[in-house]
Formats: sequence, structure tokens, C-alpha cells
Amino acid sequence: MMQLKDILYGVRITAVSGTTTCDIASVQFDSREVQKSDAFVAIKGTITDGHKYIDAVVKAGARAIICEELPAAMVDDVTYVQVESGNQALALMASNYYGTPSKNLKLVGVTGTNGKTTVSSLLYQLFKKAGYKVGLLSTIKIMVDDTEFPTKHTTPDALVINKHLKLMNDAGVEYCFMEVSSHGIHQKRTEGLAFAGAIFTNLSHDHLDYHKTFAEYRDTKKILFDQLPKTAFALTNLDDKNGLVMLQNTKARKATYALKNYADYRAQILENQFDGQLLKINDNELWSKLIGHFNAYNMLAIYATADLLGMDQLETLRLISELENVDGRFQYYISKNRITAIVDYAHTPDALKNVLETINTLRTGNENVITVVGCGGDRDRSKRPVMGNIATEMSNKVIFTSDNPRTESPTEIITEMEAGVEPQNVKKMLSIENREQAIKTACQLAADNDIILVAGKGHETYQETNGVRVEFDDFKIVKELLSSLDK
Ligand SMILES: CC(=O)N[C@H]1[C@@H](OP(=O)(O)OP(=O)(O)OC[C@H]2O[C@@H](n3ccc(=O)[nH]c3=O)[C@H](O)[C@@H]2O)O[C@H](CO)[C@@H](O)[C@@H]1O[C@H](C)C(=O)N[C@@H](C)C(=O)N[C@H](CCC(=O)O)C(=O)O
Ligand SMILES: Nc1ncnc2c1ncn2[C@@H]1O[C@H](COP(=O)(O)OP(=O)(O)OP(=O)(O)O)[C@@H](O)[C@H]1O
Ligand SMILES: N[C@H](CCC[C@H](N)C(=O)O)C(=O)O
Ligand SMILES: [Mg+2]
Repeated sequence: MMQLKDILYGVRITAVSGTTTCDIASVQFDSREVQKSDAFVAIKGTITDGHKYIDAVVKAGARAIICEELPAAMVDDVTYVQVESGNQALALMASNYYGTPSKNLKLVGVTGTNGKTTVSSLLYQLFKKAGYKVGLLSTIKIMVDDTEFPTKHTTPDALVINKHLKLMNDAGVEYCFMEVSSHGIHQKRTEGLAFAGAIFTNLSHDHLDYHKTFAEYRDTKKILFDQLPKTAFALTNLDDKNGLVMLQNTKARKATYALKNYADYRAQILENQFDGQLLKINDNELWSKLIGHFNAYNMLAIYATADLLGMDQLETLRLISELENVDGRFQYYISKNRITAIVDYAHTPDALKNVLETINTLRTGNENVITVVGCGGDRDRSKRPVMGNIATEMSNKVIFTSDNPRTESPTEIITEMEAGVEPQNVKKMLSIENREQAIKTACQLAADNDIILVAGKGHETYQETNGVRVEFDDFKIVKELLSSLDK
């Protein structure tokens, strides 16, 4: 039990009815979870409005209601608190409830369109190798040092975040790396967290369904930097045209990295092969098992972060060379007949272009690149034709297929991808809705030494249709199919 007034510390309150000196069992924002003595935060969502459930939670025994609009009829023995923003109240209350756990460790946030999972997971690996206890909040999983927890979101809700940060405190974790998505920032899931630093990877086309304009998407990412304290660092990619925008209003210590521009941390790619690349970072050479231009940026970002957090530079370089690929990020398998199957989470135009560019630089002869790709349902529609165009332009053969259709028609999503294909590339294109059949066709079409790229789902182990998730693992499937076809 904790007193309501302590849970509300820092929340912008506009009116109170009832006492705040009362005991609260836990904080909830979903009416279906509310039990006796809980505080319920009403949030206006995109589908429904939490305010509609106030009567129901009072009946369920809620002790306090935190809302943007006070209900007309109020019940005795229930405290009603009117706040400016339900989302902000929830974030601060979650932090207070768990004892502001972000203050007891060094929390670093990673934002950008692509590379968040890669950078945060590699930082987790790096700091583990350096001997620290480390936490991770990522699209793939949550780690409290060595203990793994499943996750559904890239940036979970404020209660989930703070609950796991508290577990990290209890386990003696010193550093935590977390992905900060634009949805997360917009819904204030990360407000009230004490960040020791933030990293910006890059900004390109995604989520324009949610944010409406690119400027709004960019400005949402910038909020993470605007809210940093003076003691934190703000690290940005100077080669991205929005890199400097992130630093415009921050109070934090500014640092930059770049491959093309002059920056505090610089890298050059000296060699690039299938099993790794040789980089020159500032004045030292570094071997990385992760390949591709975009991973040179990721490596540089983690090197810079380690330096900003005070880790020894030479030790960092040594440990970085040991880092392994993150699940579903350029994960590859070479078959008996030297067909290379690559599974990659590229689900944005920019990521798809980067991955295909990397594959094309690694081609040694006239082997073909066969790409299998789809676009998610109930997500940004405008990226579909763009991805259709990139895939057909940069591959020899493309099979359009489904990638989590959710509540949309898979046929229509594919038609929207096909609409972006240039006339001269139409002959390269095939469409097979069933993802397993699409991968199978790619395997059948592949000749010795060809390269198959299966893009969009990476580490995901399911295919989601109408709210139902069926087990589906691109890597497992492509590997099995190549062996069963005796290729
Ligand atoms: C578009 C979006 O982000 N939606 C999130 C949002 O849901 P919403 O606004 O639709 O909520 P709603 O269903 O309208 O409900 C409003 C409120 O009423 C409450 N409610 C609802 C029903 C009920 O019976 N009782 C009740 O109290 C809900 O708990 C909620 O507080 O708030 C919910 C609670 O926090 C989130 O679970 C939900 O994430 C959905 C599931 C989602 O898919 N989000 C994705 C798009 C997302 O956030 N993705 C990013 C990554 C994107 C990237 O790759 O960059 C992420 O960080 O994961
Ligand atoms: N620094 C980068 N720049 C551009 N593309 C990248 C970069 N790092 C990774 N990618 C590409 O983007 C894909 C997704 O990478 P990653 O999962 O790290 O991004 P993310 O930002 O976490 O994505 P999400 O928004 O889904 O959480 C990778 O599979 C790779 O193709
Ligand atoms: N975090 C991203 C992941 C997209 C991955 C892709 N496989 C899809 O399902 O659309 C999102 O929720 O938009
Ligand atoms: Mg991610």
C-alpha cells in the first residue's frame, strides 16, 4: 500500500475531490484490471475512452479516479483527481509507485526509425561482456540482467517499464538500455524517467498513419532530447539530415557521430565481407561481425555511447569485435548448394533499401537475389508502394506476400505494394499470399549460389491475422525448406 498523495507527486493536477491521504493498492489504466483500493487512470485512446469505464471501476472497488474530465456524479469515499493529461499522470504515477527506479541506474534511450533494437541489444551485450549487470527493454524481449521477460511492444506502457526497472534495481543492475518508439513518446510512456543519455539513429518513412506528417513524426522523436537533464548526454547521427534537429533544444551534453561528416566520433569502412567488416573508428581499427553500411553506424553509436558512459576505449573496441548479430537482423544460413538465405526485420523502405544495398555489395558474380517481402496490416499504408518499388528495383526476382495482415485483406495490401512497381520491373514480380508458399517458391527458384532475402518479420515467431497469432518463423522455415528440397 502507498498513499495517493505520494503516488501523485509531480503530476499536474487541476482539481481534487476527496482526500489524497488514502492508501492505494496499485495503479491501473485498464478497467478490466481494477481491484479493490486501486487507483484508475482514465486515458483517451484511439479506439475508446477510459472515462467511459469510471462507473465500472468504482463498482469494482477503485479508491481513486484520475481523469481529465470529472464525472457529473461522484461517489463518497472515492477520491477524484482531475489532471491535465491522463498519459502524463500515468507515467509519473507509475514511476512514483515503483520508487522512481530509473534514478537508481543509468538509463539510456535509443530512438530513430531503424536500428533501435540493434543498438540497444548490442549495448546490452557489450556492457554484459564488460562485467556489469545490465537491463534491456526492446522489441524482442525485456532482460533484467540474465532473466528474460516477454514483451509485446517496443516501448511498453509506463507501468510495465517501471515495474521492470524496479526489478532491475532489486537485481543490482547498473545500466539499462531501452528502445524509445515514437508511439511511446507521443503517449508519454517514458515521461518522468531519469535518462542518463539518449541516442538518435536516423529518421525515415514510417508510421505516417499515426503521426500524419513527417514533421510531426520528427518532432515527436525530438521530445526525448528536449526532456533530457543537463547531466545526461545527447548523441546524434550527423549524417542524417534530422540529426542536428534532435539537439536543437536539449540541455544535455551534445555528442555527434558520422561516417560522412566531421563529428566527435567518426568511422570509415575499410573492408566489407559476408562474415564481417573492418572499420576504422576515430584512430583505431575495429573488426565487427555485423556487416553492412548501416551496421557501421550502429557500431559507431555503441562505441560512442560506451565512451560517453566512461568505459575504457580500447577495452570497448576489443569487446565490440566479439558482439554477435541480433536475432532476425541479417541472420543468414548457407545451404549445401551455397544458397544464402537472409532473414531481416527490414519493414520500412529505408531498411529494405539498406539491406538490399548491402547484399548487392557482397555479390561476387552473377548470382541472383530473390526477395520475399510483405507489409503489415493496420499500419502505415503509404510505405507499401515504396517498398514494392525498392524490392523490385534492387532484386532479380520478388515475391510479394503477407506480413501480419491484422484486420486488413492480404490481397489488398499486396495490390498496394504492386502499385509501386515500375513497368520495366513488373516481369520480376510474383504475388503469393501464403507466406510459407512464397518462401517455398523462392527456394524452388533459387539456383546454386543465389541469395534469398526474406524481409519484414525478422525475429517474429508468429503471423497475425484478425487478432490471432499463428506460429511462424521465417528463419526456421527457409532453412527447413532448403534442406527438404535438397538444395
Ligand atoms: C495506436 C496505439 O499505440 N495504441 C495503444 C493505445 O491504445 P488505444 O489508444 O487504442 O487505447 P484504447 O483501446 O482506445 O483504450 C483507451 C483506454 O481505455 C482503456 N480501456 C479500454 C477498454 C476497456 O474495457 N477498459 C478500459 O479501461 C484502455 O486500457 C486505455 O487506457 O494504448 C494502449 C495502452 O497503452 C496500447 O496497448 C495501444 O498499443 C497498441 C496495442 C499498439 O499496437 N501499439 C503499437 C502501434 C505501438 O505502440 N507500437 C510501437 C512501436 C512502433 C515502432 O516500431 O516504432 C511500440 O512502442 O511498440
Ligand atoms: N542504423 C540503421 N540504419 C538503417 N537501417 C538499419 C539500421 N540498423 C538496422 N537497420 C535495418 O532496419 C531493420 C530493423 O532494425 P532494428 O530492429 O534494429 O530497428 P528498430 O528501430 O528497432 O525497429 P522497430 O521500430 O520495429 O522497433 C534491420 O533488420 C535492418 O534491416
Ligand atoms: N514495430 C513495428 C513492427 C513492424 C513489423 C512488421 N512485421 C509488421 O508486423 O508490420 C510496428 O508495429 O509497426
Ligand atoms: Mg525495435
